[in-house]
Amino acid sequence: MSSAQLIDGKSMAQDVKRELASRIKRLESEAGVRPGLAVILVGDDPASEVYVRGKIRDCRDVGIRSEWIRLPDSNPEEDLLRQIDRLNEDPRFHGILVQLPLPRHISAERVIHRIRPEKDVDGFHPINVGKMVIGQEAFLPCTPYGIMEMLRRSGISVAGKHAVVVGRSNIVGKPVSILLQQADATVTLCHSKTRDLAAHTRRADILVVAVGKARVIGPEHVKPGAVVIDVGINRTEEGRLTGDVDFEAVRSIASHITPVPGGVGPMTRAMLLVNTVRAAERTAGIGQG
Ligand SMILES: Nc1nc(=O)c2c([nH]1)NC[C@@H]1CN(c3ccc(C(=O)N[C@@H](CCC(=O)O)C(=O)O)cc3)C=[N+]21
Ligand SMILES: [Mg+2]
Repeated sequence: MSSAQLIDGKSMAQDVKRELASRIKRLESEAGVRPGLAVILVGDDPASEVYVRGKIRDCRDVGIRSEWIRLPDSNPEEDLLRQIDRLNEDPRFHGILVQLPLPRHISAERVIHRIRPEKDVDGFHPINVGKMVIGQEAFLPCTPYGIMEMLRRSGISVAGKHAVVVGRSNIVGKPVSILLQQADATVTLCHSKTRDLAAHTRRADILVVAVGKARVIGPEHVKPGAVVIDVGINRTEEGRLTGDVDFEAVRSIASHITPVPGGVGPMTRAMLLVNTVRAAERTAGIGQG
């Protein structure tokens, strides 16, 4: 039986990091600027802790200054907003990331609004979302940006293809559907109320799945030769990570497929570094935009 080509996000992320090294050197030599990222974690959720530790390690690997600001779970929203105000004014930090989810007493919306759009390396601020939608230069959200970069680096053309996105979250499904459309795909956006999901997904040349539920996509959902991008990160009962796609069954049908782990996740992290370096370049007047 034939088997899909793996889209290796881990090795692509290493390539992205290598490419950033020269941009970081240029920032230093031409502008005396070292890019900086501040990461705020509220509370002690173990999964968030692991993610933030990974982001800090990524920064160290490529030479980005980073600061990890830990706040207790009970931290008042007003205090978090003041920390953001301080970082907005601190020229050492070109990017600010507030790890989500936040404790229930804190409004993610107010927090995201408070970050200066020029430092919003997550691409979550409405200014950046709006610019993205109308095709202006903006910070792109890291997962959708990473997906587009994985397609490009795999030599997969998007123009004229039928792309089907499953899931309509503000951080993945909605923005990736817009980026695919801007790359000249014909886009169908499916979600929890979609009737006959398989009838839609079976028409996809490029299928992006961002639902957050293991095995929502099986072989019956996939057209032979399709490109399958799995954004899901789910934990099995045995504690293994698994995506939203039944990987073993789908890999014999698809032409390309992303693994979990080692697919979209590492590229999401890499694009955060790209956005941070871009933010620093902008303040230094280097590069396009
Ligand atoms: N403000 C904010 N921005 C985010 O971008 C953000 C966030 N909050 N909250 C949580 C989600 C989740 N997220 C991941 C990124 C990389 C991996 C990743 O690298 N995953 C590895 C596996 C990691 C592991 O072993 O747990 C992989 O798929 O190979 C996972 C999850 C970013 N998020
Ligand atoms: Mg949904």
